[in-house]
Amino acid sequence: MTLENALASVDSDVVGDADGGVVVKKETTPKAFVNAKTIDESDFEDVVVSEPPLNIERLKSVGTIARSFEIWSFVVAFVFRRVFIGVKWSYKGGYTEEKRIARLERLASWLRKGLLRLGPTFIKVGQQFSTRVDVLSPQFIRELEKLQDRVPPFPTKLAKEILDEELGGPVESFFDNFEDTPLAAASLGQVHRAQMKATGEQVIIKVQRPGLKEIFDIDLKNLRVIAKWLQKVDPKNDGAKRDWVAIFDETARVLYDEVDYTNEAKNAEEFKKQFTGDDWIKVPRIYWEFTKRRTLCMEYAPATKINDVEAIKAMGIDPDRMARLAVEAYLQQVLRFGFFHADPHPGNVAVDKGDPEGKGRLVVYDYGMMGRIPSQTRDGLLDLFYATYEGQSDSAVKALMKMGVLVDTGADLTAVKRTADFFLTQFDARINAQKKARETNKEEFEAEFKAPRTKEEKQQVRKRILSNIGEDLLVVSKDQPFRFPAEFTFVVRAFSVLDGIGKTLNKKFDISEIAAPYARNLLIEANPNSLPPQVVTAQRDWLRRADAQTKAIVNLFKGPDAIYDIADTMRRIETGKLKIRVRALEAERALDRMAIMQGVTIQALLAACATNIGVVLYVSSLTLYAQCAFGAAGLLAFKALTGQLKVAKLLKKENSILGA
Ligand SMILES: Nc1ncnc2c1ncn2[C@@H]1O[C@H](COP(=O)(O)OP(=O)(O)OP(=O)(O)O)[C@@H](O)[C@H]1O
Repeated sequence: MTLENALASVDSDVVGDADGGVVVKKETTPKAFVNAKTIDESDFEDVVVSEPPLNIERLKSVGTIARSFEIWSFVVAFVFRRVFIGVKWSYKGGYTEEKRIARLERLASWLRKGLLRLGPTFIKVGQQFSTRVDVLSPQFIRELEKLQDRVPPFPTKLAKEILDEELGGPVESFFDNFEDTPLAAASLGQVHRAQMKATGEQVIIKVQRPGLKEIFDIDLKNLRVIAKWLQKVDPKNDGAKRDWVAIFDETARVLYDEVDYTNEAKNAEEFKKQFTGDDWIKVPRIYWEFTKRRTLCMEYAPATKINDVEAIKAMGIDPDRMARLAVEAYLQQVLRFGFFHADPHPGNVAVDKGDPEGKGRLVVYDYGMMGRIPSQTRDGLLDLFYATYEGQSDSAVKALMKMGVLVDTGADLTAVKRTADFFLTQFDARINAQKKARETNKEEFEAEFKAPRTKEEKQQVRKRILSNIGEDLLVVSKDQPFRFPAEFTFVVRAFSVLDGIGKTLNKKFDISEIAAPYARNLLIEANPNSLPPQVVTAQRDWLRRADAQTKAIVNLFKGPDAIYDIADTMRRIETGKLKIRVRALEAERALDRMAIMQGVTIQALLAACATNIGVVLYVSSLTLYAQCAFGAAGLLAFKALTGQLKVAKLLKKENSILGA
């Protein structure tokens, strides 16, 4: 396969199966799988699928080198296309922002199709990256979120062979009625239904695709090299924001965890334990005697997918209640236990009537990908919820530090606090507007703070933000005190998925309405000495209503304290214990630009010298040395040019922010 062929095949909608056996069909959203039925061809009608997904047989036939070539040619093509997006002259009829976004969207869709074609490792990596809002732009996130890995099953004969090997005997000696047609098939494995011989209980058996670990080994070796390379070349990599090697390590860890089903079984049991006594959530039981590295045996728990509103209503279950339960279950996982399902998409959350009252309960599947939040981070998250609720920017900043989101890099925290203050005020105003809109049924309040949709609305919002805190944003973006812990990416994604599920079940569903009181209750539970929120709220409302007279009285009592504070500050200045640092932001930025320009000047000078030397060597017939000198001159000139562009970019950014 030539490089051109390799690249061309990745880009097309329909690809022949000449050497890879890849068939890509027209894409739309896959149909929801309902547990009661088994999968058939029609389930894949509209889905982009890679058929057969890469298995060890195919890998053996393609060979490790060819596989590495396949991966690298895809990566090079991607990088090339990505770089071209920023090249303005490459746009037919002139560059516009719309055209750039459209090109970005096309590239994102191309990337998703390519990942599907490259098989399980890349599908899973893509799925993980779909949560990395800190790394990828929204266009890529949206495309990668669509990475459903509903792919055709592999032959049941192979599944049975794997089971025989893992269980140490033929399947028939352990199970009756082993169903040849799987209930579901995904990129890592497929699910069969059977009956346990010993007890007659119905179970599901998940069998891993053959050769998965071997494929991971080869693919991840390549991905590690790619990560190291990205670490060097990514211009935005500042060692904290995009640590590609750390991202790779985390991705590889999750993948290897998933490839051992005993981990999934352990996760399921831990998850079940944290909901002990709750009859509104069901976690299927694990049968350890049939659970090994490549097989997982679980109690069969049929249920209806949570996004199938009609079926849920037909069962006599209130869909709104189920949406609330789903959010509540998630909040408990994140805020109380710190151990949560990292992939709560509608395929993994279902509903049945197995609860004592028959009002409906949640059934959760697939414990392959779980997240953990350390208790310190969890406390910080609770504090943040509370600070947001109370509109206190100081506490919000402290909470962010506790969570490890705000790192002490010696950065100017005043700018961070002012930024937090601005957003909290906006948030408060928005919540109030929404509340009024709900109470009065008037759209006008909502219109005032509704999420911007059109380009003009977005520009207006941008202008409002920049005119208020433009300078602070510049400081924050320069100091870069924020870090986005990997575990949060899953939490953010999960909440957005849950919000989507909720809105499918009830159009007026509002996740924040459920989350706020719940988080408050958890806070009191975690910190029993804190005041009950009703008291705090009443106190706050009282203060807000307090008239001038009351305030004057309060100030009278506060007065002596304030005078003491001023005197203390004066004393510390006099004794030299207090230093005042003044930041001249304009000057700081100018210095930054000058530092770059100095580099540019030196590089340009060296480039000129190298060119001179090259010319002298050339006329002296020392061609090889001359070529080296010209090469060095070219390189230096290129560096000088990029430095110059960087300065221009910096200036443009400042002007766009400060001029707003
Ligand atoms: N205990 C169970 N009882 C009934 N059906 C189940 C059970 N476990 C899984 N299923 C069905 O099989 C489907 C796939 O299961 P699961 O998500 O665990 O597989 P997977 O291979 O890990 O998928 P993915 O790669 O998408 O995570 C579920 O959506 C559900 O319909």
